[in-house]
Amino acid sequence: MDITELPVEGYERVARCRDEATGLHAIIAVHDTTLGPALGGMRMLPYASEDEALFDVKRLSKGMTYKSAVAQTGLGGGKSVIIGEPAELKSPALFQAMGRFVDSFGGKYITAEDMNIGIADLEEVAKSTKHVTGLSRASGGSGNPSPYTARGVVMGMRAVLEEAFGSDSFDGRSILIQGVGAVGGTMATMLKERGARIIVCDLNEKRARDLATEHGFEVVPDKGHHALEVDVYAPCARGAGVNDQTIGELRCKAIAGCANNVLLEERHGDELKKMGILYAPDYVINAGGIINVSIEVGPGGYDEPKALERIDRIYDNLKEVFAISREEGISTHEAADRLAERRLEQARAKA
Ligand SMILES: NC(=O)c1ccc[n+]([C@@H]2O[C@H](COP(=O)([O-])OP(=O)(O)OC[C@H]3O[C@@H](n4cnc5c(N)ncnc54)[C@H](O)[C@@H]3O)[C@@H](O)[C@H]2O)c1
Repeated sequence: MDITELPVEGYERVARCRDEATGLHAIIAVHDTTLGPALGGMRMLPYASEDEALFDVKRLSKGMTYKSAVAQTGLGGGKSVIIGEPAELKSPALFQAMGRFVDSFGGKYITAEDMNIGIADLEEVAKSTKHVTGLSRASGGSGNPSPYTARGVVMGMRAVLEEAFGSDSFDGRSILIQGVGAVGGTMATMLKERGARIIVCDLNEKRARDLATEHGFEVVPDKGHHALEVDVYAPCARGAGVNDQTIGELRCKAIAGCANNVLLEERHGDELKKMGILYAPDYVINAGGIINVSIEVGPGGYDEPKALERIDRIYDNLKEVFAISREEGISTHEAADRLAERRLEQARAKA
């Protein structure tokens, strides 16, 4: 196994691993550990080049620093990428080698599931390092993060309703959920129970229709869904839903969902502010999963009631973001970054 340092300004440690025996070609980026060990998922993709993989892992690890800083998980930011086609390259030996690479960070990087990585892969990683989270409950992990992410978004939506409508009551509020998968589907039933009017759409039309029939939701076609007049639009499928093509057609008062990278570009967040649409920054409102995992690595190990209490603080984090946005006249996504940077500066000043 050949591990090479790739010095990158502004990052604590970035390294590449090549292992001829298993075909492993991976990069781990630790962006910042001011607030604690760097936790972030491992993804596997057939990147066109190492440069492309490096760009992705840098961007994602920095994102984790900000996400954890706002969520107050006591963790820093990191991420890892394995370069290659999952169907061709995956093997137990490859993931065991990846575990040795993770272990070479001596606990400064803690890994978890991400794109194209499943629990079975992580179980192999765990054979060579203890710095793995998100394993099944049976293996001492915190299990599937989706229900916790859903709960966090619902809690965050309370702050959104207060800011946009002056009351956190869901009663009669129309909420459009795009993507009723693991997170969006759970959110839909939770919000309905709280009295909201739920409208759903999904690329998988049958799934949307079946859920709607079962729970009394309304269904709309996925195509053009963003132009529906609703109180809250909750993107819970893919990212980049707010872009040049959709933004002028939005008829919602607020955007708050679990999808990552909702804004195609930062300027779309500024545009939303000008349009009077309140945006709950994605990494603030969808932090339930990382908060849940942070309890797993914290003192005493996983404790669900403690995790739920921490997840519910997403409400307070969003209130803080909205206050900064109002007081400083900046968009909410910029306010979230400012909140993260302040928390990092405060921790550095104390150190
Ligand atoms: N699972 C988590 O804990 C978690 C945490 C943070 C962020 N997220 C993000 O939330 C989003 C949803 O995650 P999930 O775990 O529910 O995924 P999922 O795969 O279970 O569900 C996604 C749903 O969206 C639908 N979909 C996919 N592409 C679509 C499109 N272009 N148009 C309409 N519908 C589409 C799918 O059919 C599916 O029903 C993702 O962006 C994910 O990165 C998830």
